[in-house]
Amino acid sequence: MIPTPHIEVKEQGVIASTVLMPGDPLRAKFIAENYLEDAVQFNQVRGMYGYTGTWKGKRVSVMGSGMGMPSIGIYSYELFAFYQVENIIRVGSCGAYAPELKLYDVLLATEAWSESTYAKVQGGVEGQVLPASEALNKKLVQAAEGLGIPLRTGRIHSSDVFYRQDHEAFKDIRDKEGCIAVEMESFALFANARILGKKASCILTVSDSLATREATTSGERQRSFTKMMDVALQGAVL
Ligand SMILES: O=P(O)(O)O[C@H]1O[C@H](CO)[C@@H](O)[C@H]1O
Ligand SMILES: O=c1cc[nH]c(=O)[nH]1
Repeated sequence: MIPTPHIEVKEQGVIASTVLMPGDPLRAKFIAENYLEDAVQFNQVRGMYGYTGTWKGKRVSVMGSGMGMPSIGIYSYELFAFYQVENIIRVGSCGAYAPELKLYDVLLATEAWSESTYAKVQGGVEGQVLPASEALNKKLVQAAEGLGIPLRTGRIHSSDVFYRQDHEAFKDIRDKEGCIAVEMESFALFANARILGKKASCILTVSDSLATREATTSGERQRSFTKMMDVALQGAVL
């Protein structure tokens, strides 16, 4: 069933088997323009830019997911189910829950905890914790080691809410659920991967800290998370 409602590609093979997915479509454009060789844009429906190019001679795609689980739920489902994509590596920003995490630290999610009903509604998957792909994570760890980029690992919180009225609620999620940071997509991405027999991982850069209240700017979030991109691209071609 291609093209799909949200991706305008009409032929198989245009999208590579591994796709990097930032939430921000302009971060996808940045990666395509600054990292990939011979990048060709394949999607602009709803401004959700997608590109395929090469990295170290191997084909890789990069496409925005939008913000939140419903949005990445749609795009990752279409990529996995209809475009023969095998691996999605989310490259996102996150808010630190653990006080020892600093701005620009790079994290690899081992699993995502969420209050979301996405996995249950989508495919009857019970439980509040879903794992990242172990195989893909191994490659990302190997890539980070090869590049000398320190990688923190741990459970992350996939939240439906960016602006919680209770600013201190994160402490309970950190202390009771063991989440070191918060973002808004991985639980749905991992659910789709599990339901469809595909692989998904998530690398994050700390853009702000709920613990220390430090924050980066929107421009920095779009352009400066280069260590994460190096690790994801290198992991994608191992
Ligand atoms: O920087 P991205 O990948 O969008 O990730 C994080 O940033 C957005 C919130 O600002 C949410 O999508 C959250 O998951
Ligand atoms: O979801 C997110 C992403 C970055 N920072 C946050 O506080 N929340």
